[in-house]
Amino acid sequence: MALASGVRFAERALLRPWALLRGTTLGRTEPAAGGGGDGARRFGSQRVLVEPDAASGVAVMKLRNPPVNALSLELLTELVISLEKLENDKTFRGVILTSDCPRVFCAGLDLTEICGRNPAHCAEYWKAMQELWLRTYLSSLVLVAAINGACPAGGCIIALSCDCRVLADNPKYRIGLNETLLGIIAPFWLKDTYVNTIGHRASEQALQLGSLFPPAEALQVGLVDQVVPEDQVQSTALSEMARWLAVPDHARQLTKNMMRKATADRLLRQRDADTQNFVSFVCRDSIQKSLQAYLEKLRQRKG
Ligand SMILES: CCCCC/C=C\C/C=C\CC/C=C/CC(=O)SCCNC(=O)CCNC(=O)[C@H](O)C(C)(C)COP(=O)(O)OP(=O)(O)OC[C@H]1O[C@@H](n2cnc3c(N)ncnc32)[C@H](O)[C@@H]1OP(=O)(O)O
Repeated sequence: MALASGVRFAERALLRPWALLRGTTLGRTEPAAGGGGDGARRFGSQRVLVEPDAASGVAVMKLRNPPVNALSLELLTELVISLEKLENDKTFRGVILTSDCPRVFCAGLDLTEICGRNPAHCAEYWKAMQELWLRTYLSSLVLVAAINGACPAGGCIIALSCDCRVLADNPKYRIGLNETLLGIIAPFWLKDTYVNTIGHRASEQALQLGSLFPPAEALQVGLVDQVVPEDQVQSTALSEMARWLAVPDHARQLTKNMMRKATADRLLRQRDADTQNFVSFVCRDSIQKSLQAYLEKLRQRKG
């Protein structure tokens, strides 16, 4: 079996997500609009819509957790399960990840999951976030992010965990890690993912400043691979997918593993400590106050 043993090892080491599943409707299958045969049937869950195309081996996975695709515990869990389902189905070689919510790809962590919550809940939530990152970062599938909206913080991390990023050319669709502006700190594995993508100096600046890059700057710094008019995001993502799928799977997968394993292993080795750090950090009174104030500001800011 050519698939990297490291990938299998990492996959075995990951949490089983089923225990996290609460109140979801995974596994539902329904005909896609206008679709007929098996290849056109879609499945998914309440917050993740999967449109599989068996003929091409590519599925489009849409986040639909309105209004802003905040990464609630349920959304994280459903994303992990949907990805696992596609990985286990050998029909599929690639996934295009995009948003079903207008103007927002993903608003990052759902701040209501860590504001005013007890430490046990924050720990459960953070483990689910780690799980999604590990799954996407090490996925054997080709993942292309079709970024059709704003993409801050955790949204940016999901995009950076993909193999390729196509961003819609709209100045409102900014991408980056803005944690410092909320008074919080990106954990080391978010930082590592950033550094692996745009290099050390650019990360050092962008992380400290909490920079959110508009499309042209995101392209220039290397956060995204293409910037295209909004109505061409999906078609460009499909073209990119074809380019990546032209490479034999085993060679591409082994190379991906070679490039990413050390970064993922760093978290796998200290997952519990990372969770404890997160919980003790976000449960501090001062951090809770900052998060509360930020959420309040978001709620008051309209338009
Ligand atoms: C020393 C020890 C170190 C230890 C370190 C250990 C661990 C590290 C600790 C912490 C790391 C944490 C990592 C965090 C990563 C993150 O993802 S933090 C989240 C950051 N996200 C943001 O800042 C995005 C905020 N949102 C926006 O900027 C905008 O909403 C938008 C995405 C650009 C969309 O704008 P739009 O105008 O369309 O929508 P609104 O702003 O009107 O929002 C609508 C609605 O949604 C609510 N909302 C928005 N974002 C979030 C969110 N992230 N979570 C929850 N809710 C959100 C907003 O409040 C509105 O609500 P309503 O008024 O009730 O309708």
